[in-house]
Parts: sequence; structure tokens; C-alpha cells
Amino acid sequence: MSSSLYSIAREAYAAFGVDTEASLAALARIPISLHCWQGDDVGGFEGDGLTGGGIQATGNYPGKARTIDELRQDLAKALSLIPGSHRLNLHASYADFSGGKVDRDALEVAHFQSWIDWCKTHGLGLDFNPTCFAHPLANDGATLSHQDPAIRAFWIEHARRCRVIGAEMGRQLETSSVVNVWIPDGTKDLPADRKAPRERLHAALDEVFSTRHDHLLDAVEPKLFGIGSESYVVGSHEFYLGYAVKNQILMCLDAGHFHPTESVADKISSVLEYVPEILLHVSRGVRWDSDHVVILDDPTKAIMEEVVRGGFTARTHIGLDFFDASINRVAAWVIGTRSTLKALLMALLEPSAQLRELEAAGDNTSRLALLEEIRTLPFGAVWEEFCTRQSTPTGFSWMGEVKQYESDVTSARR
Ligand SMILES: C[C@H](O)[C@H](O)[C@@H](O)C(=O)CO
Ligand SMILES: [Mn+2]
Repeated sequence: MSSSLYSIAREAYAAFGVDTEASLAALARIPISLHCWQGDDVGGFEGDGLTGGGIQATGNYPGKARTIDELRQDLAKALSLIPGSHRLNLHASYADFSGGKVDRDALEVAHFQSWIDWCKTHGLGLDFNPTCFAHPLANDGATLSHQDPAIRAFWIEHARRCRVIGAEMGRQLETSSVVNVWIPDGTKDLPADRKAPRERLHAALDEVFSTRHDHLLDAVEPKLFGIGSESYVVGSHEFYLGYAVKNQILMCLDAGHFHPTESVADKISSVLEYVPEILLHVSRGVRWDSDHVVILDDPTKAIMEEVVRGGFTARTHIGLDFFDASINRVAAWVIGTRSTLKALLMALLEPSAQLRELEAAGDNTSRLALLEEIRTLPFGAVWEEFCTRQSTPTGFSWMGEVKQYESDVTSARR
């Protein structure tokens, strides 16, 4: 039964022409892809952890997952506290090596079958990523654009295999897998030659993407700068936007990968003019691409407003990309995913028809007034109703469950 608070909220939104029931139904249909790498600080199961390659997890909060079983247990806990039906986003470095370890250019579906089975059991779709970092052959700061053809070939083979694996994940789970290519390639200081690495990357990507697979959605992820690639990133925005448009694949927009004064929200309708679909990496950069846990902040709200206002929900794949090792990792997943969902729900509760009418009539005064007025509508009651209907904890009560889990499970990990 709906709460009396929700009934009041429903009336309040109805006064603005908003049907909260339709918004709740729409939210329930939007999956968020939870990134496995928040659970263990991007460590993976190859044994070497996060080394080299342009990303960095900071913090040493106790209790990180050390094995596949622990990571799955933590993910299941987080998912039980997040309303809705979601997906898992897996990196290749999280392969199941129980049958024997292989290098990345020899990975096969068999190394991910237990993940596919786990996702099936938990009703999750599965997305995938080649891992082109934290590997001796990535230590030069170059992978797919490496000047050594043998090293380039290694990474081409890895990415090619990841697409085969992703397609099989999509086939078995009956929901296409988004396979996103991000590479750390770039230089710390000013390069003498910006052109040659980009030519090599272009040719390498053409090899990676040369085979068509069903049940697979290819995505490429650009970046402004990274650790060790402060002066030059081979896979820049212009590079990948051109590549995605030319090949009609997905462009990944990571909220931390632009200059801090740029609006990622503003890019969505531009990019979707030219590519069929996009992948979002919802993140929170603090001064730089720091990958802080997503919160209900203005940039996140603006991104979701654009997705909803543009009618882009079916063409947008929403993934998370943060890794904070300084707080409870299960809580980090829950905070970031619930905040992303809240931003989406807020966008779905906008009186969009009224706002468009005012804009079309040139009444920009009323448009601004209305946008300000709806900020104080009783959003919280609609969110709580969503949590209740999805049988997940309302309010702050989920944190008690994380604390209990910490004391029962993760605190014993050393
Ligand atoms: C682990 C991810 O692939 C990585 O975070 C990438 O998506 C990225 O954003 C690198 O800055
Ligand atoms: Mn990213």
C-alpha cells in the first residue's frame, strides 16, 4: 500500500501535470551497470593489482574483496540495497582462473562462464571491458598505439577476444553486452609526434572491430588527460568521436574525462545526432578525473535531465565509473547507484510538456520560474515509494545493513 506521504506527493506533482506513476514505471525499466572494480580498488584477479596505466585508486579502508566469491558476495549485498533491475560491468582482469591462469591474449569465454552463470542467477545483464592497463606490456604508457608491432598485436588480440567474450555474454543472457574500449595511451610530457600514435591506434581499432558480432555493442572511451598522459592522450575526444561516427558505434562519455568547466550534459544531444547510442560513465571528478563516488550533484542531475528531455533513455547505456578505497566499498556502490537513480527519477518527474510550451512561446521568465519552483516539490516521498515497491530499504536504513555486513563479513578480511 502506498504511503500517505506518497499520496500527497502524487497530488503535488499532478498539479504540475506530472504523473508520478508513469515516472516510477519508467525508472524501473532503466538499468544501471554496476562496475565490478569499485569492490576491490581495480585490483582484479591476475594477482598483480592496479599498477601503471593512467588510473589510481586511493585509500586503504579495510575489507576489500580478495577473491571472486568475496566480490560476488559484496555485489549481491550492494544490489539488495539498490532498487530496480541492473547490470554488472566486468573488466577482463576479473577472469575466473580456477581452471588455470592465462595471459590476456589467450582469454576465452570459459574464463567468464562462471560470471555469466552468476549474472543469470541474479537476473543481471553483463557488460565487459578489455583491460589495457596494469600489465607489463602497458608499462610504456602505450597499448593499441604502441610503436612495437608485437606489443600492438598483443593488445589487438586481447581486445578482439574481449569482443567475442562480450558477444557470448550477450547471447547467453539475452541482452546485448556493451564492450567498452579504454586505453591509457599518451605521454607525460610534450610529444614530438602526435600523428603517428593516432594513425597506429586507428589501424589497430580497425583490426579489433573487423569482425561483426551479434549481441554486442561496441563503445570507445576518450579522455582529456590521465596520470602519465598529462600532455597528450592518443584517444582524445576528437579522435574517438570521429571513429565512433565513422563506424556507427557507441561513444562513451565519462563525466570525469573533460575539462572541469565543460558540461557533459550538453554533449549528449550533439553526440547522439551522429552515433546510434551512447555509453555514460557516471562519475564525479573533484578538480580532476578523481573518480569520486557519484552523488546527487548538479552535473549528474543535468546529465540525467538531458537523457530524459531528449527522449534518449533507449539509446543511452548508463554505467558507473568510480573507485574509492577510503570508505566502505559496498556503501560506495550503494551511494553512487542510488544517487544516479535519484537523478534519473528527478528528471523523469519534470513537467517537461509545460516547460517546452513555455519555451516555444518565448516565455523564458515563466520557464525559469517553473524550473525553480519544482526544485522544492516532495521528491523524497516519490523516491521512498520507489524503494518500497522494489522491496529495498527506504531512507538511511540501508546503511545499518552495510554496517551489519561489515561487522559480520568484511571486517574479518585482512
Ligand atoms: C576501469 C575503467 O575502465 C576506467 O576507469 C576507464 O573507464 C576510465 O575512465 C579511465 O579513466
Ligand atoms: Mn570511464
